[in-house]
Amino acid sequence: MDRIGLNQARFGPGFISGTIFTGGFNSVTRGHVIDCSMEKSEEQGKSVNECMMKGCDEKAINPCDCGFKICRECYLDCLSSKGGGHCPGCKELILMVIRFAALGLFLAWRIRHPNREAMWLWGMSVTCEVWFAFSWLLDQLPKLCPVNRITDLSVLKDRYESPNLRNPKGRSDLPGIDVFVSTADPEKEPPLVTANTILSILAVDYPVEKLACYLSDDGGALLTFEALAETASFARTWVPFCRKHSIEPRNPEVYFGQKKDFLKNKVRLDFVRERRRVKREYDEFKVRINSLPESIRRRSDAYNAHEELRAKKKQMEMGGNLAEPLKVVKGIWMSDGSHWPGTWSSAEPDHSRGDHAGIIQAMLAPPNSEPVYGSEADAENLIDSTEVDIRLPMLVYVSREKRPGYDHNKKAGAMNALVRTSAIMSNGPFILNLDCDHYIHNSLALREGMCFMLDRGGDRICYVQFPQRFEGIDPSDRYANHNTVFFDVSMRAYDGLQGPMYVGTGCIFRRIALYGFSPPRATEHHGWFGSRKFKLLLRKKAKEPNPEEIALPVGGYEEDNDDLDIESLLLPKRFGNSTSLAASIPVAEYQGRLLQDLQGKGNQGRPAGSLAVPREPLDAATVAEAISVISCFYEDRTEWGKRVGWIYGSVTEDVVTGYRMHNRGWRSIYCVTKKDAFRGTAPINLTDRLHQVLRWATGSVEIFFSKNNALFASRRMKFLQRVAYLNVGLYPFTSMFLIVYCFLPALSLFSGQFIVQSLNVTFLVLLLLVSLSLCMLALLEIKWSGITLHDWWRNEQFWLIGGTSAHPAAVLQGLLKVIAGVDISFTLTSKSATPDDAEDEFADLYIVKWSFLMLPPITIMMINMIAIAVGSARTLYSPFPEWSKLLGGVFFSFWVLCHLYPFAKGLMGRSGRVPTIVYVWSGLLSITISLLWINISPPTGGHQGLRFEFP
Ligand SMILES: O=c1ccn([C@@H]2O[C@H](COP(=O)(O)OP(=O)(O)O[C@H]3O[C@H](CO)[C@@H](O)[C@H](O)[C@H]3O)[C@@H](O)[C@H]2O)c(=O)[nH]1
Ligand SMILES: [Mn+2]
Repeated sequence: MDRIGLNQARFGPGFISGTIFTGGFNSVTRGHVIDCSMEKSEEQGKSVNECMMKGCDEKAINPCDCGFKICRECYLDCLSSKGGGHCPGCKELILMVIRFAALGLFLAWRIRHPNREAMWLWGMSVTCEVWFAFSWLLDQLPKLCPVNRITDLSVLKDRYESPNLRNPKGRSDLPGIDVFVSTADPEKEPPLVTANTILSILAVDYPVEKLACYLSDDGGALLTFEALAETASFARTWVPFCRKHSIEPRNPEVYFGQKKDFLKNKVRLDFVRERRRVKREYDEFKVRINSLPESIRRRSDAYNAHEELRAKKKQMEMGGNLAEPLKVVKGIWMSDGSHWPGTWSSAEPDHSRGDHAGIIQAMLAPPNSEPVYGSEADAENLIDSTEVDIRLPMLVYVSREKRPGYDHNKKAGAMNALVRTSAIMSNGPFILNLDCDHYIHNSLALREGMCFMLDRGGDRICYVQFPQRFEGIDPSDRYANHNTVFFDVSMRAYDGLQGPMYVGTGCIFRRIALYGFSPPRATEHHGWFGSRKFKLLLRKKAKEPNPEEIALPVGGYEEDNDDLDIESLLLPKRFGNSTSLAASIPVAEYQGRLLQDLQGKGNQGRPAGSLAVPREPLDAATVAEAISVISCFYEDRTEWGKRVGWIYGSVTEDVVTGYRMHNRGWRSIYCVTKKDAFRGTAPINLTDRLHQVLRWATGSVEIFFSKNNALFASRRMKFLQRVAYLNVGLYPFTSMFLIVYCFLPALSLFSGQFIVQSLNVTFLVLLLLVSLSLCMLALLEIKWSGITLHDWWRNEQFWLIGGTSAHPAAVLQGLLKVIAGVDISFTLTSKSATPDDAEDEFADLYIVKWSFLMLPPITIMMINMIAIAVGSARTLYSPFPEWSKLLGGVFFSFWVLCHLYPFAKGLMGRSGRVPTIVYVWSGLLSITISLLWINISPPTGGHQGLRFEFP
């Protein structure tokens, strides 16, 4: 039980036997066990840490990446030829083979039996099928060993927050975490949403003095700035209230909007009274936020009028011509009567979106290290906080400098600016990144993440990614916004390899991983040349110990051997040696401490990199330095975004950033908690959703093309992890084949042909086999991931909708970028605040905005509908009707149409119900067109029939 509440429970064989994700030894729980997988290992009479091989009672060391518990000796035995050449924990692979065989047989049959009557149809369909099989293979391969993890927060508490010899007072010894929130536009990202996110962070359950929250405002907007100031002030009420009454979630908008009984489990008598007061205070806070735009406008108007008057007066005094128009800039004014340094609505030079100074304001100063208790309720204090620690974490507003002619690299640039600023202001060894609309839903989320980071071997984890979960999605989830197949199937599968992708939000990073360091012991390469088998071979040959094992300092971080100048990243060179940094300590000393920390020395047994340089009171000099590193000039001269921090040059900086870390040999962790750790919003109307998918798909294409992130240049990435990324990269290309395939049933109906010459038994049996195995596989995925059939079906549907609209557009965009260098614009995904209309929570769902992306799916839909009509008419009129061919065609057309159903619904917008006249018209049109078709190209059978009758 020496592990920090970590538990790697593989899906046990008890779920469904004889399938891809089960079978074999699966209960490789490492350490503290909670779920049923533990019982399984107990049943087998093995203790948790014993080797799982029969007759062996050695201590298990998990030498294989699959996590199977086996001792070193047995493992090496298994790897040798007499042991079968592979680890017994990885044996699901055999099952996979059966499935491939079925698919292979089917394809082989299809290829060997061309439809000679319609070679074109056969050729097209077989090409598509081969590609689908390939992409299916790429999709399945990484799913060999999905992982589910469980943490035990009590162990974390025991280890880091209980009194012991080294820590007699039991003060929290948890490492510092800097939380980064990004916002870019107060119009599209309502300040109230951001404010609620910030409140959920300030109230999170983590040692206050170890926490710092940074808001990056790429809009440089006074509105955001003032909203944050209001938030800081409301936090003085909200945070103690949350702490005192264990409020969940700690986002006031969500908390007060909950429909469930808020008295459940509440025992304190003052709760009801205090809740009422805080609710009232929150309502007032909301109104204040809502009134901010107007108050800023009025204030600015007043100041501007005043300025104008003064200028007029001056003009008169100087004896100027009064008729001459005066040039007075219309500025934006702060409440203290000074100009706002950020952007103005008049967009003057030095005050526009792409042209303004850097701004930093610590809205809440760093707290004391000792708890501070509040006082009884009075006029100022809404709640009695005598027993509550009322300190608040540091809160900082940051708007990085922007100047024309500099690429600001969107979100990635903003995040890197925060990495540098925070290094100077708080330097937390861990960083949590959240989008402005993703709040902390589970106040223990940070602790969950720390369980992994501080666990044994945790020093090789670059980030812990939590799933994206959403609120405000329509109940039927029409456009698969929940994306459960990705977040509950794929991501867990990747966790069984080298780790999940970074998806942009809800992710805790290790700071030094962002700095471009490689993980400790990184020289253990993956792949064949890094495999134990190969090393063993080498050792046998050389008859000497493996030099790698001796040379590697355990616990130290190796600087990436690219020509990376790590000092220039940590500190701007021009500060020289005299300036103080981070903690009013000399730079040399700071660097010394940091390096010691990185090498795992001098931090009292804690994992390397977990220690922050102690934070001292924030002074003006520190903030001034923090400002200098968010200058775009500074950005321009350093290597940020090329190899460290958030990577630039992609619309999905997140995937690329995670990719680079995996590439260096880091591992990432996927942490799905019972109670969602974070929650956010997603666009629920068709157009916005398609555009969001377009962005993701474009990112995928970029991954595939960009030579900077070349997929096969990876040095330390595992093979299957590479396959996983490759799969993401190839995904949009599959759409090309998908579009063709969606037209095939229509073409087949029009021409009266089918993809096979005749529906013979072999074909049907093989088809049945393939579809059955696909269904089984889908059901299995559903079973082990816990998603519903509905989720899965929605995902299928949206896969086709996105695959025929956004994905091909992304391929085009990607090609344009690669070939012609046309840059891709990053459009902010729109976020709706609380619904305006309480009656109609999902009003957004019915907004229809025309987009070119909709053209292909509409065409596919129309053509298939017409084709069904034409095909039916042709068969009906034919003297030798080929019913089986019609049935085949209609079935596949119908399959396509079913997938497009949500799309069709989305196009209809609000009305939802289609007027009957539409049916009448489409019926009429279809019949006319089919009749026309039959007249133009009469069915061959019909011709012959006619000739026979009238010779
Ligand atoms: O110039 C910019 C543009 C965006 N953002 C922020 O980036 C975040 C994500 O943007 P959004 O438009 O909401 O993107 P989504 O499509 O919702 O985002 C998903 O996909 C993106 C690209 O893969 C990731 O960056 C996001 O974190 C992830 O949630 C928001 O907080 C923005 O404020 C900036 O800070 N500066
Ligand atoms: Mn978003």
